Amino acid sequence: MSPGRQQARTVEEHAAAVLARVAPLPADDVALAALAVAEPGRVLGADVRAVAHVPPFDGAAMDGYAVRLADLPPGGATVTLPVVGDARPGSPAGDRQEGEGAGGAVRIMTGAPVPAWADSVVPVERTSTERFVAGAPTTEGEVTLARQQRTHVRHRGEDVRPGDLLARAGDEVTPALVAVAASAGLGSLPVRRRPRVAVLSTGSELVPAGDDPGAGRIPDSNSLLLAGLVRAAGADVERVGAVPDDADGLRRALDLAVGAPAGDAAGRADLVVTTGGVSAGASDVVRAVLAAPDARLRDVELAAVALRPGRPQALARWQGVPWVALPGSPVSAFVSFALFVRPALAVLASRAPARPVRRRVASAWPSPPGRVHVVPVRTLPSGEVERAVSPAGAGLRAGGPRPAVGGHAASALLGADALALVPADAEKVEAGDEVDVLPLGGAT
Ligand SMILES: Nc1nc2c(c(=O)[nH]1)N[C@H]1C(S)=C(S)[C@@H](COP(=O)(O)OP(=O)(O)OC[C@H]3O[C@@H](n4cnc5c(N)ncnc54)[C@H](O)[C@@H]3O)O[C@H]1N2
Ligand code: MOO
Repeated sequence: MSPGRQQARTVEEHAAAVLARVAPLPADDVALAALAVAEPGRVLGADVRAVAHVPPFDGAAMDGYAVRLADLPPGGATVTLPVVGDARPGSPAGDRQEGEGAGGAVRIMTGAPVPAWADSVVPVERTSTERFVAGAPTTEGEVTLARQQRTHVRHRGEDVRPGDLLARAGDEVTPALVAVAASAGLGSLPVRRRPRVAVLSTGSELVPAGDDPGAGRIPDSNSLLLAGLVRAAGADVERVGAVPDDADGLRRALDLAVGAPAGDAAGRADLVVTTGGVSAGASDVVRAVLAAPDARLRDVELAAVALRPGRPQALARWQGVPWVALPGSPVSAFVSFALFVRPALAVLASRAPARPVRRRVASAWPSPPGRVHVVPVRTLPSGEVERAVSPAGAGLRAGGPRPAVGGHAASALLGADALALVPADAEKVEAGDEVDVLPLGGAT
C-alpha cells in the first residue's frame, strides 16, 4: 500500500503485523554467577540437562558414625566398635585404602563421603558419644551404638543424574534453576539476549520532566512511560527522549536510536518505539518521515486500528530495525504498548506473552461501540474488576460521576492493575458482565 494511506484494521490484525516483524533473539552461554547476580529473568534458548550426579557421591545425611549394617546386631541391641577414623566434608572418601577400617566406626559429618565399605550412618545423639563439640578435637577410641531404622545416607544421583532434564527452552531462569544447574555440574546456561529497545517521543510541545514548560508546552511523559514499560517487560532500554516536530531532526534521532551501523549486531537496537506524530495533523512528524522516500526507510504501514484509545498506528523499518510508531496521547501510548509492543518483546525474548483472562465486572461503565474499547480497571478482592480512577479521584472531575476518558486522561492508570478489552460491538458494560482483561503484571 502507499505510505500515505491508512489501512483500517482490527486489533488482532495490527498485533499480527507487529509480530511479523520480529523473531526470537539468539541465545548465548552466560555464566551462572552473572545470571545470579546481574541478569535476573533471562529466558532459556535451549533445554537444560544435568551433566553430573546430585549428590555426586554417597554422603552422610547426619553427623554421627559411618558403620556397616552387618556389624550391628538386629533387634536394636547395642554394640561397641572401635573408632577407626574421621570423614569430614571436603575430604575424599577415596584417600583410604579399600576396606580400610571395615568393621569399625568412622566419625562422619553431614555432607562427608561415606567410606566405600560403610552403608549406614548412626546419628551422634543415638550413640554413647551423645554430641560432638564444634572445633574440639575428637579423641574417643570407641563408640557404643545400635542399628537404626534409617540409614541416613544420601546416595549418589538419588536427586539428579546426568542427562536429566532440568528446564525447557522458553523457561525463565530462576534462582532455583541457577542453583540446581550449579549442583548438576553446569557452569553456564544458554539464555536469550535481552531485547534492546530504543524509545523516543516526538512533539515540539515537549520539554524534559521538571523543566518549566512555559506557555503551550507540556512535560514529556511518554518517553519516561515507555522506558519504564520496556524495563518492566524485561528488556534493556535506550531512552533518546523527546524530538521536536522536524523531519530531519527525527531522522537523525532515529539514526542515533538504532545504534551501531548495520552489520554490527553488537549494540544495535532490536526495536525502536516512538510516540506521537502519527495522526492527521500538519505537524505530525512521524507521518512526514514515513511519507518521504529515504534509503534508510522500508516496509511502511499506516493503520487506523479499531481501538479506543490508540487508533492511529504505524510500522516501518529504519536501517533495517523494526520501528513501531504509537500515538502520542499518553493513555493511547500505554494501551498500544500493552497490545502491540509487549507481545513483540515477548517474541524477541522467547517468552510466553501475557494472555487476557475473563473477569466479572463489579459496576457498569459506558462503552462507545465501533472500536475495541480499552478501559484501565482495578481488580477487587472478590476477583471482579471495576473501572480505575486515580487515587485522588481526579479523573472523576471532568464529567460529574463519570471518569474522564480518552487518550489524555492518564491519571486513571495510577489505580489500574489490568486493561479491560471491551469488544467493538458492545454498547455498554453492565455489572455482572464478563469481559476479557489483560493483566498488567505490575507494569503500570
Ligand atoms: N483529524 C484527526 N485528528 C486526530 C485523529 C484523527 O484520526 N484525525 N486521531 C486522534 C487520536 S485517536 C489520537 S490518539 C491522536 C494521536 O495523535 P498523534 O500520534 O499524532 O499524537 P500527537 O498529536 O503528537 O499527540 C497527541 C496528544 O498527546 C500529547 N503528547 C504527545 N506526546 C507526548 C509526550 N511525549 N508526553 C506527554 N504528552 C504527549 C500531545 O501533546 C497531544 O495532546 O490524534 C488525534 N487527532
Ligand atoms: O484513539 Mo486515540 O488513540 O482516541 O486517543
